[in-house]
Amino acid sequence: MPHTIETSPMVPRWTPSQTRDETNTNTPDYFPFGDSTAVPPPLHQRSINSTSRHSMEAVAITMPSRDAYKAQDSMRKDRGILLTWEDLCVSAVSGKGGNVSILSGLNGFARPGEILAIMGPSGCGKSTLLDTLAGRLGSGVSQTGDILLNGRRQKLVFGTSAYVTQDDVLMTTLTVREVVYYSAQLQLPDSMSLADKRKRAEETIDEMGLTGAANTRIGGWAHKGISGGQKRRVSICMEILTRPELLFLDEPTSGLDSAASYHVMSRIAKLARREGMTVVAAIHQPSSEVFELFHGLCLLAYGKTVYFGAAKDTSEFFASNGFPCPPLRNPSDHFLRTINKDFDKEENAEARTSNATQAIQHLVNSYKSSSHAQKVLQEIAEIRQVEGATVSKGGQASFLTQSLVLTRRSFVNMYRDLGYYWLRLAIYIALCICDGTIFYNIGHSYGSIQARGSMLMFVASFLTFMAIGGFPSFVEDMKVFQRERLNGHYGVGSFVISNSISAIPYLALISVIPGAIAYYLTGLQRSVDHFVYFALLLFMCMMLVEGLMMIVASIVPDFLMGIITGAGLQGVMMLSGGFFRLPNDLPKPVWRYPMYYISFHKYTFQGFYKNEFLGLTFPNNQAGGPPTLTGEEICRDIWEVEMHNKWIDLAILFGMVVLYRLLFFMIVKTTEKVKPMIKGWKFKGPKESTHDSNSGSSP
Ligand SMILES: Nc1ncnc2c1ncn2[C@@H]1O[C@H](COP(=O)(O)OP(=O)(O)OP(=O)(O)O)[C@@H](O)[C@H]1O
Repeated sequence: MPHTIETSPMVPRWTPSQTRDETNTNTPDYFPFGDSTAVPPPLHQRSINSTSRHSMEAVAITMPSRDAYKAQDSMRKDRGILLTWEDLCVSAVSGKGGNVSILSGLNGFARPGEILAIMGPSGCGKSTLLDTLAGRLGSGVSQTGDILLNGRRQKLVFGTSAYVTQDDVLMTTLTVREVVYYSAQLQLPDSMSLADKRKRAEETIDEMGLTGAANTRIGGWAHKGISGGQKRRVSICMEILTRPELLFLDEPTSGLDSAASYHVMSRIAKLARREGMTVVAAIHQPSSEVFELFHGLCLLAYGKTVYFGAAKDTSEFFASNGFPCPPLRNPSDHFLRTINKDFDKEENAEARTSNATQAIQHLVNSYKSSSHAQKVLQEIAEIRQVEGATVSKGGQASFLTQSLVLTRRSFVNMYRDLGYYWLRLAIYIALCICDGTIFYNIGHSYGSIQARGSMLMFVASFLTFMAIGGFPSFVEDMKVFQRERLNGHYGVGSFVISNSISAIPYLALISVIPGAIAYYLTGLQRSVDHFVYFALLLFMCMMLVEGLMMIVASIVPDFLMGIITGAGLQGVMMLSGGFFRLPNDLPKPVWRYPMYYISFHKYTFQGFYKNEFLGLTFPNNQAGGPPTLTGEEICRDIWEVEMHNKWIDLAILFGMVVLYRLLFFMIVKTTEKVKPMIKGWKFKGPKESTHDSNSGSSP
């Protein structure tokens, strides 16, 4: 290749290039963002204007022919993703109905094997840019402009991109090793052996310096586990397991000390180079060592580009615009300080404010007319011209594997999380002892008819109502699910199946042990088949309430609001279930039709009554009536239940269990599909962004 490189006579004050990575000593300096072991530089980066004041004049390179460029580019096509964005604008709806601009007219690109850092003062739009590029913008925000992958308008699919969010949403009950290993099993394809998946997980744990903490639980509010910085690294571990071609990192070093920050970023840089990964990282305050690892820098101030180009040339850009970095100051600190106007008023009254504002204005204008900005546009045009490979879906574990792994993970989590079932089991036992002793040995007198009804009503309503106790733990599960789902680790179907199956043993335990205490202390029908029906009905109701709470959680993700909503819904169902007001007395509109039939308590009451009363006879104390009352008469005339087979009630409840879970599935799926449509409809701009949202979601 006809590249010749000449060292610039201009020595920048801060020259990070040679120390970019320990494995990178042979990296030629011509590459705009530093090194490139695999990717050849595009044409414009070699057509350097020697009169430029900025760093690109530091090298003089012989231009290869366009054919050579195309040949190099075809090599590049097979290796990773070239991400470009052009004239990218993002705005949000303001309180008064207008639009507030968050990002305006951004251009840029990120290349395989490199790290592009997005920096700027807090609130400048780093996360928004990252979200936009990853196709994850939330509702209430609109975007315009072009985002291309390998010069094409195409969708990000599973296995091609991963996103490490600012928050570390992890399963608190699992150890670091378990979290990463389960994640490896969920994400890596079935064609990879379990041993290889374990090896990949161990390697990744090691890469992130977590070997020492591998057997420590993540921990949450109840148990102190690993530190915040270690959680950060676990989050990164999970997303780099598949070696995605495109990696988005939001504040990857927050919570890490400077040494850990350096090690984490250098491992990511190494991985990026080795695997041809394109890394885009929003970062707050990198140390000078970490800054040296960046190839490109996108410096934002209040939604505008202050600088986009090689990270190592930033100092020179600032210096040439009258803002040289003082000696002994970390350059990134200097850049951020120069363009932060948030605290100026407090710091130095009026004069300083106008200085910072002017500095930003000056730098933004200077950048716009600089060769850096021209080069970015040129680069984008080149990439557009030579359309690269289409992004294809990476291999992924099958639906069955995912369901099995998730079931195992969920089962372990439920076992270790005291609040999920164990606390409930204890409370249920206590309640059933209370229930059983209050109604102890109820007998077969006339008065026992009402007492039986009340006891069964308590079991059917309050014990099932208590199933909302596991809601906070479920909301935590949902957060993990939402994060993993957004990253396309698995589908909604696997989550629903795994959550349902893993809950069965615990709910069975809760139905049988406390149920037996209440049942036998009260002295209900002694035969085993009657008790089995009783326990099955209780179990089905708990499954049903859990399903109901899943639906609530998908709509109201806050656990306090969710508990209130769930309790309210159950209260309405209880009221219309036919006990507090007998079915024939229920007002016909709404309460009898349809609420009575929607309320699962109807079927529970009916099943319990038929199971208990049928086959028994009671003396009749009522004057003028027959001397005895049969169970059938009691069910039909006193409780006004429908006299079909009791197993039909159980079957209807089972159908409702399935229906509720299907509803949850459909709500999540519909939300995923409808949200972007509503967004598109709400913000019909002149030139909508062409990048697909919902990037990571698997089909
Ligand atoms: N959905 C939204 N509605 C209204 N304003 C929003 C929305 N999303 C972001 N913003 C605003 O856009 C600006 C940029 O937010 P963003 O989170 O991207 O900043 P950031 O640079 O990542 O900040 P930090 O470094 O503190 O995380 C902020 O002022 C924020 O309030």
